[in-house]
Amino acid sequence: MKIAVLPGDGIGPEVTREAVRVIEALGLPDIEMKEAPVGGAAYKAYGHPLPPETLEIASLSDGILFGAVGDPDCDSLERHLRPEQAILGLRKALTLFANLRPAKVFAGLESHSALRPEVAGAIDMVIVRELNGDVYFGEKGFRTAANGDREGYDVMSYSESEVRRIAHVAFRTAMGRARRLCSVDKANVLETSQLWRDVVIEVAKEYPEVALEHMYVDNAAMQLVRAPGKFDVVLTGNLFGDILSDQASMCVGSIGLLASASLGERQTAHGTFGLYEPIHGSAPDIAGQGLANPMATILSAAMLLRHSLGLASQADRVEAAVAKTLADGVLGRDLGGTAGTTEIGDAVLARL
Ligand SMILES: NC(=O)c1ccc[n+]([C@@H]2O[C@H](COP(=O)([O-])OP(=O)(O)OC[C@H]3O[C@@H](n4cnc5c(N)ncnc54)[C@H](O)[C@@H]3O)[C@@H](O)[C@H]2O)c1
Ligand SMILES: CC(C)[C@H](C(=O)O)[C@@H](O)C(=O)O
Ligand SMILES: [Mg+2]
Repeated sequence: MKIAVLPGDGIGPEVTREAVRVIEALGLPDIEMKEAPVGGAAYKAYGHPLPPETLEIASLSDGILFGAVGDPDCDSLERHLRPEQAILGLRKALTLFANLRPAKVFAGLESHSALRPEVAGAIDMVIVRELNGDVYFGEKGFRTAANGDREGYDVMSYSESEVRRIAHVAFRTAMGRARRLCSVDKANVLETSQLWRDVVIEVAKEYPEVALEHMYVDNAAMQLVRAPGKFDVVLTGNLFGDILSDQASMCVGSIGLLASASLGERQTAHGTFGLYEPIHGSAPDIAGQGLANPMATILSAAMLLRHSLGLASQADRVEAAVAKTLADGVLGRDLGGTAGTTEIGDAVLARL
């Protein structure tokens, strides 16, 4: 079983190292991990954020463990050379259109949420974010208006097949949970969202046991803080999902806790091919200081074991060790504690 390890930039390598140590400590036979450069690190070494060799290693693997990309040194490069294009390019090239971002409060961490403990304690949701379309991948550019004004533009669109395939993922996810699905859009203003809503309603007919509701994204942002416990599965587009998942992370307690799986339809001998990464970025403000919380990446590795390698009991083992570590009060600075990146990794290893 092959895992491609793409650490990336900033805290990416620091948090990925801990997740790799956890996978190694499981002592599984037949696991082969291969590291490849990506992001600003790859640009600086090879002139491209996603070198062809890296894409090949990624596509020949059963699952990809991804750290984070993003480097302030690269922020003025042409867009196609920026580090972020590596993750966007991987998602698109490998047709990883379904991004699952679970958000659940860990026992004992209720009081570490940005919300009141009794509000936070009820959080147990999965955000299903579409990853291959929306304003992210539409035509974009700069132009000059008739009056000489500079304009920037990014075209937002979704096709019905794109909405249909992500809607099926969300309904199936809901079927495996509490059977409640909230589709988040901005259909009161955007035609892209109207089509989104129409198609979700069509797909819903195939899942009569799932209770479907629709919510405008501005209201969803508010409800996520007011009563996050009411959400089970949240289905949304690429841009809204990006924003709402960062918000959900602080409802749970820290962005350093939220993992993700990006899946497509390709099956390998072991499971569904996918890419696994924390939802956070390269955090240049704390990079290189041993302060990053590696839990989100360790939990992403657990998702890789479950979805791509068919090793559900090993995934459970890692998740239980993370939960025990947090319950024992081993917390990074992001959660008001003092534990560093390696110390948190050591604590998880000790509880496997
Ligand atoms: N998938 C990705 O690779 C990804 C995701 C988001 C942002 N980015 C990139 O990362 C760079 C920085 O972006 P940003 O600052 O907006 O977002 P960020 O997620 O990197 O950081 C936001 C804040 O959260 C903190 N933080 C993030 N992860 C943490 C962790 N594991 N432990 C403790 N604290 C953590 C950071 O210190 C920072 O204060 C940008 O270049 C951005 O494009 C990449
Ligand atoms: C780095 C960026 C392209 C990325 C996104 O917007 O999808 C990130 O914010 C994420 O959440 O994975
Ligand atoms: Mg994001």
